[in-house]
Amino acid sequence: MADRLPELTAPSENIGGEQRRPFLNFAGIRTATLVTDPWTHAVIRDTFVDDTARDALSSTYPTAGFQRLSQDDDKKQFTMEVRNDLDVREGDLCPWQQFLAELWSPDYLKAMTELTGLDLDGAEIHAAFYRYPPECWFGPHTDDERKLFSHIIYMAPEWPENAGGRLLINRSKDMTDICDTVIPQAGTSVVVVRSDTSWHSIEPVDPQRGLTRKSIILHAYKPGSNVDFYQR
Ligand SMILES: O=C(O)CCC(=O)C(=O)O
Ligand SMILES: [Fe+2]
Repeated sequence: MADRLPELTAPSENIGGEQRRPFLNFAGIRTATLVTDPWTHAVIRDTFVDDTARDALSSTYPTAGFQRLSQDDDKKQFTMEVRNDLDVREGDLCPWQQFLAELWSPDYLKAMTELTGLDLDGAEIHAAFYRYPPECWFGPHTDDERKLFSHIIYMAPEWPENAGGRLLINRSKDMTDICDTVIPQAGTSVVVVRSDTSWHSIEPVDPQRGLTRKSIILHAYKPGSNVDFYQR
């Protein structure tokens, strides 16, 4: 596992003798439907245990520390904003450290193995926050070859269907060759199992509405990938 994670509280730790409730709906993740057409992915509609857990995270999503990134070459075309620093402590009751500890737990990897069938032993795990303000987008791509899966967890409290920014599950490199679309709204998450055919893209966020698309993505790489993730 990555060694650059800030100090985290273990998910099942007793705080003041009280067992904290989890954020992630592990049972829902384990038993989500794995779709194999046109390539292997899962859309999880009940990512969090309940609306309170979902809202606690979406309302405290980081508002600063993002860096704008753009790429436009043969491999990838995108404009987005990323924050690799996971040390979120905005406010006294900030729930993010507990949630991140859940994502870094053996229970989480077990759930992902059950869902995907992937052997995640020794997988290299990284995570970051991604923000797509108006006009940001991500053209069709299949993800880094070293990647096993990405778990994209949406964090915008509300997202109208026609606000752009939907994740497109593409059948090919052609962005208009769409098999399915996912609205990037908090509560929903998507697991992309990387393959040479796992084409997906994000449609441009509608500039008229002034909404920003928000997510945290957990990236699992093959053991020994040594991804220089934090240098971006
Ligand atoms: O945010 C999403 O829906 C997908 C993001 C993505 O494909 C990526 O970061 O590689
Ligand atoms: Fe991707």
